[in-house]
Amino acid sequence: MDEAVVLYSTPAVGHLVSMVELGKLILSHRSSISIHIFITAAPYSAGSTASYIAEVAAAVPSISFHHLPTVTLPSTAASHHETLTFEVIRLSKPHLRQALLSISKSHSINAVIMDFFCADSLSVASELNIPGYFFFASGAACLALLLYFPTIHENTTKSFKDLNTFLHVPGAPPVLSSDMPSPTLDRYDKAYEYFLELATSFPKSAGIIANTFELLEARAVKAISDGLCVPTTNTPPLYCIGPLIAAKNESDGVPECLTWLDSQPSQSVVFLCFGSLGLFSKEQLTEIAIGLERSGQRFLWVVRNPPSNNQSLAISPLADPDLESLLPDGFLDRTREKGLVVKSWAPQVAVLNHDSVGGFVTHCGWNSVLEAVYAGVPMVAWPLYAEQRFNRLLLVEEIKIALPMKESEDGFVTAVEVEKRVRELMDTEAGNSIRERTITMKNEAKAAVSEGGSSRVALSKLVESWKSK
Ligand SMILES: O=c1ccn([C@@H]2O[C@H](COP(=O)(O)OP(=O)(O)O[C@H]3O[C@H](CO)[C@@H](O)[C@H](O)[C@H]3O)[C@@H](O)[C@H]2O)c(=O)[nH]1
Repeated sequence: MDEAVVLYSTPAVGHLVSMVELGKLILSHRSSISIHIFITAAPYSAGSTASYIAEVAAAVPSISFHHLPTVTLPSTAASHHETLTFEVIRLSKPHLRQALLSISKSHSINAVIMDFFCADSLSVASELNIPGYFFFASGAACLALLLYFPTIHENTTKSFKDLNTFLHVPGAPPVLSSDMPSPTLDRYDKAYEYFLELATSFPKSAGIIANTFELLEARAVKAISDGLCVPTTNTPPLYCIGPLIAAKNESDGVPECLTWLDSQPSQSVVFLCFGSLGLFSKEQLTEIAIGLERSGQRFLWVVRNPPSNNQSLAISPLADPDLESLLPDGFLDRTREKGLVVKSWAPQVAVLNHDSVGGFVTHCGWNSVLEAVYAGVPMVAWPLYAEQRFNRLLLVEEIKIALPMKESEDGFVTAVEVEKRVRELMDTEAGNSIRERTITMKNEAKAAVSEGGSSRVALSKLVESWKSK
């Protein structure tokens, strides 16, 4: 029977894209395998991936996509979008089982590789006797944090948001309890419970595949591999196979922002972009605009509509913003020579790799971080949600490839801070030292994915382990 690998993903773009790249990587190692990507129904709307999926399916015939049927979510409101994702995955278990059975009629399934959100589905793989792996879309230090989470839970009684202390996790820098991933801050929230369950499932898997490379997070990789993060049982093998970087989308012609970048001096432009879900209030957009203008730096800024309910996280379709009414009076005119504002979405990978881009203000989503590293672009870290505050800590304190954006307690960042950090990144010694370090990491990343590099070797080990079955 033909060999197959099933990748089980959530529809969120930050997760799906790296899963697809993982599929391509497996194919580059063994082209006889067919890759089947299962996608759960979307728990909320965060932009469509339909055209992306159609393009991949057309370009890579060995990758096929299977959408699991829609499920009905309970009507109770959730305070974190992650909870909705977990609920959809829980309710999709019978559909997953059915889909696996159907594929196994014509294929021998080597592995089901699950997005970490899908941890609850490990039991379905075990029941069908298929090795279940996890794909961790964030970094190794964050994985260390997750694996150690049950231990922290045992040793504390308060919610992280009320604890006000540093937590010590093997392989990770000491993390202030309030910088823990946002869905875990409240011990009594459903999302906390789901994350705790997820963390307990990880050691039961056949292996963990992480989108990182050893040299970027050497301390965390070692602590996990030495079993320090799971004191109570064995840690499964860890495969650091990254960075997985989304392929550039060439089919839509050259977007305006790339043409604009062509006319800018080398490494002169700071790029501001905040992932697939990052939104700001009108007041915050005003501060960014003032700060950017005062910094005197060239900029390319992706602007979205503010969230309708004034939260920093939108779970709504992304309609194009009316820039004139959203940004300060005359801002677009005054900055016409130096800046470009793009509505809603920019081709980030292509932008970061453009020679004119010299800095990146990011929300610290892990894909964005890896894309910046791979392009050698230093960052200003401005976390918004999920594990991004922890990522800031890691990027600033441990890896030293970013400057921190400092916010007030309610998360607001002033124009003065924006101006200061952007200038510091683009125009000072501190910025230069971050830039040099980022370029070192870029070279290490390229080495890791080349012949004989650590990520290539890890992938071979994983794929070869399926041969001996
Ligand atoms: O205008 C845009 C905005 C985003 N992107 C791309 O969209 C992806 C965004 O991914 P990421 O940077 O990881 O951010 P999120 O979409 O916010 O990712 C979620 O998933 C990540 C992986 O688990 C976590 O690290 C984040 O905190 C979590 O929010 C990247 O590939 C970007 O290149 C664009 O191309 N253009």
